[in-house]
Amino acid sequence: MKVSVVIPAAGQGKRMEANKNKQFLLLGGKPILSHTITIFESSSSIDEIILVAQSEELDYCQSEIIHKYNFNKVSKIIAGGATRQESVYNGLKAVSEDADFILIHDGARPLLTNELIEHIITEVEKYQAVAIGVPVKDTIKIINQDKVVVDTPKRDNLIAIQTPQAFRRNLILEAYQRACEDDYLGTDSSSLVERLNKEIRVIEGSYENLKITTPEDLELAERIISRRLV
Ligand SMILES: Nc1ccn([C@@H]2O[C@H](COP(=O)(O)OP(=O)(O)OP(=O)(O)O)[C@@H](O)[C@H]2O)c(=O)n1
Ligand SMILES: C[C@](O)(CO)[C@H](O)COP(=O)(O)O
Repeated sequence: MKVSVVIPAAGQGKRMEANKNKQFLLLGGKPILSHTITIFESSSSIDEIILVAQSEELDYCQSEIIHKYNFNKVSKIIAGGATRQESVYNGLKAVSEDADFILIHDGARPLLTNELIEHIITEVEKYQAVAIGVPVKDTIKIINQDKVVVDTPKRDNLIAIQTPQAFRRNLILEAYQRACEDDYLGTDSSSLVERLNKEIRVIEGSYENLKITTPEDLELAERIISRRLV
């Protein structure tokens, strides 16, 4: 069984308001993206890593991330697109044809654990499409354009979805191709598979598996990393 991972890292990190792509900011003294890749590089269940980066950052990624940290499983660095969805699709098209399963994981989530990788791979072998998520802690409201509440969904049914998300190779390629044909833009990969009327299994993620989006996330990630290092 062959498992590949696509890591989209071609965003701009606007919400981080840093003077560079947030994935190159340091966390525990190393670039955020290097932490993310290390998790998959060290996993005996992952055969191939496809990294997706902005076209003008391909060389930087090659020298300052892949070469510097000696990542051997990164087989390709592919140019991303204007949206996360486009970037992921570019990465998916570069995955080896003999891959059975593909994981998709945000470059901006450097705190994933090996246990979660093992768990999601075991589940995707059984169920074709799996996402990880955590129960939401706040009450979620749906508002209209005037910022007036129109509904309060029952919290028991709400999950905050994270990455990685894992899929059988042909299924996820079909989902991205169909979304592209239909001009559908989703905020995660599993929503594209839902459109094919396929079930997505959700397994328990971790509140520590943060997506580093704003400066407070980076501060929290620093605390988690330093605790893990002791
Ligand atoms: N065109 C894009 C946009 C996002 N991503 C990646 O998708 C992941 C999740 O996106 P997000 O955290 O929103 O990153 P950014 O788009 O960079 O953030 P922002 O919206 O603040 O600019 C990140 O690893 C990001 O690099 C990508 O590969 N290509
Ligand atoms: C895929 C994702 O991380 C799941 O929570 C999230 O939807 C990405 O959203 P973003 O706006 O691209 O950060």
